[in-house]
Amino acid sequence: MTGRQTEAFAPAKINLALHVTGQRDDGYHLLDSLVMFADVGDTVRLRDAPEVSLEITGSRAAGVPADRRNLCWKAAEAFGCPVAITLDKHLPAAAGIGGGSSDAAAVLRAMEALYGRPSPVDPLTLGADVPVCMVGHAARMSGIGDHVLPLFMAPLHAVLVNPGVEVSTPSVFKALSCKENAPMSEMPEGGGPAAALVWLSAQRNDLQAPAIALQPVIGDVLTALGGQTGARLARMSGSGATCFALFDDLKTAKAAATDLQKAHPAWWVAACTLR
Ligand SMILES: C[C@](O)(CO)[C@H](O)COP(=O)(O)OP(=O)(O)OC[C@H]1O[C@@H](n2ccc(N)nc2=O)[C@H](O)[C@@H]1O
Ligand SMILES: Nc1ncnc2c1ncn2[C@@H]1O[C@H](COP(=O)(O)OP(=O)(O)OP(=O)(O)O)[C@@H](O)[C@H]1O
Repeated sequence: MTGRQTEAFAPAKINLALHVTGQRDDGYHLLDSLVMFADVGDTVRLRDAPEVSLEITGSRAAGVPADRRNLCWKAAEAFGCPVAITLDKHLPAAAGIGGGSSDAAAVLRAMEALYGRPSPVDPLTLGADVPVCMVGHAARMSGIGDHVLPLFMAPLHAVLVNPGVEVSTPSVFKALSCKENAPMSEMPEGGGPAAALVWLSAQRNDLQAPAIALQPVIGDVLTALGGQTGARLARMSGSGATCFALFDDLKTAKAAATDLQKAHPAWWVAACTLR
């Protein structure tokens, strides 16, 4: 053991729009999604060790598997070097914000830094959200998650809310009645946040209705978010249950987050900036 160590941030992944455009023969769905990343997330710390190990700390550690089932562990094994991992978990799990996927991408990035060589891992083998999480900033994701086009986008301010119900991604895809929907419309070039908001309002998350059918509390979250002063758009991320609302500035987002947390002490609420 040489004692080398490093850490990486694993930001929450937010699907600002998520269109399901088809289904492959193997059951995987074709997607067209605008993804951005928040400045709230988990942190992974890695150090050289004789074998892979994982310790989970943090406010959301409870219930997250600390063994081979964890995507951090899978990422380290796939990279092929033994490391001791500490995952400082702050994002709710099974929440549509890519917790495990972003953690896995952070482990791969940290291992690249630790060993000074590019990751040999095809991120898609760890999950459909891992390729976009390797980019870690605004991107358009298509295919089943394997095509990722990095974008330059102005930062957006948001409040994230999770009502504390876990949602299984396969069950939401299964509950989706129409699998062939229109892709996103052409994105504006330039125009900043104002143009992005107008465009986003005309897009959708096709998984939102089936997720609400499975967990009606998601509808309550969207109503609460949409009713906040200054909320420009409220929508669900990924397969849920986390929803977001967009605001013109961080101050207004923070005020909304304070209000929501007071009204719903059991909900996970975070004001953030998306990039
Ligand atoms: C819903 C999204 O979060 C949107 O970003 C992702 O598409 C899901 O990404 P993920 O959780 O990393 O997904 P995976 O762990 O690869 O797959 C979980 C399950 O979701 C379904 N799945 C996932 C991705 C995809 N393009 N089509 C699917 O049908 C499949 O049933 C799969 O067995
Ligand atoms: N590092 C991890 N953090 C959280 N959950 C993990 C992790 N590794 C494996 N898991 C398992 O994966 C399941 C899904 O959790 P995750 O937070 O990745 O949510 P998700 O909703 O599938 O994310 P996505 O937005 O990619 O669909 C959890 O229930 C948990 O058992």
